[in-house]
Amino acid sequence: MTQQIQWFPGHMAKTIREIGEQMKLVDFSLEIVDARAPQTTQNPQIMEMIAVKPVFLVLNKIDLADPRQVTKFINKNKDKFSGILTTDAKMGVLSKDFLRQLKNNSFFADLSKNNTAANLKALVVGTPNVGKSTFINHLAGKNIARTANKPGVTHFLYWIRTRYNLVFLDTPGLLWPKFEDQEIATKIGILGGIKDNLLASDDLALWLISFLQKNYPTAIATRYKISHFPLDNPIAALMSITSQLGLRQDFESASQRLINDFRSGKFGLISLDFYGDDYLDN
Ligand SMILES: Nc1nc2c(ncn2[C@@H]2O[C@H](COP(=O)(O)OP(=O)(O)OP(=O)(O)O)[C@@H](O)[C@H]2O)c(=O)[nH]1
Repeated sequence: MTQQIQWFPGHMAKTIREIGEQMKLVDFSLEIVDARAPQTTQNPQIMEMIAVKPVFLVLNKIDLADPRQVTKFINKNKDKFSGILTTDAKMGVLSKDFLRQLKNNSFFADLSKNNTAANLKALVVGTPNVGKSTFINHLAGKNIARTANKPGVTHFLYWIRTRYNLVFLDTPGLLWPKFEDQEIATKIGILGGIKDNLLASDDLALWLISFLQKNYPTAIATRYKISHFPLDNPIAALMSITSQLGLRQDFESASQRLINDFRSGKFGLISLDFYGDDYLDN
């Protein structure tokens, strides 16, 4: 890995301060993460601040994640949160299923026993591009929050009333001031959580090739119909892909294509936080 990745623009620092001020107003928090990397896309800095109220972890983009890795993650982490929920915010299946998962949780059962006021306020946080706005729009039943296929679109905090007696405080996607571990930055970059112009796409592509070859060994060969694929040499693999795509020596375009194919699920259901491929949950 040659390039050091950092992205912490001023609006993120400001958002962290504002979240601290708003915590007294909310009943609970939803931290939205990308189900393909639910550990990596948790913000280590924000947890301390929001843990003063119940925190639900929402694994969004479940339609793109490897179900076995999702199950393993949930089993390993279920005691760390008030609840772990899964959603596919892009499809219309979200609302009812999400509310069922939420209402089944003991936090909400206790609230209804105590006849707590109908409107509950929730802070919605997450790293950029995990689908916060798409998620909120679904529950609101209209396109209020701005969505885009690129990170850093929402810049302000604002309240949004949904159809279900839930009021959400939407927040800009948040990263943290320094990535101590560049592998975390690389995964977030591949998932679309960092502006593409700050990333070296060939670095990301080489990491992705190594990762896929190790953990999903048939994914690349199947997608690009390459029969003799260099298994243990990512640079040779990138050259094969470039040539197979008819891109001559244009490794940059081939890298971008590979990353976009991953982002849109063209390699199948793949998780970047990988806990082994055995069937046992350990
Ligand atoms: N496949 C899939 N795509 C999703 C899902 N949820 C959101 N997306 C897509 O992910 C992209 C980012 O969604 P946004 O809702 O804008 O993400 P955000 O977290 O609000 O982004 P920021 O404003 O950068 O913080 C968009 O292209 C959405 O269509 C999902 O559950 N599945």
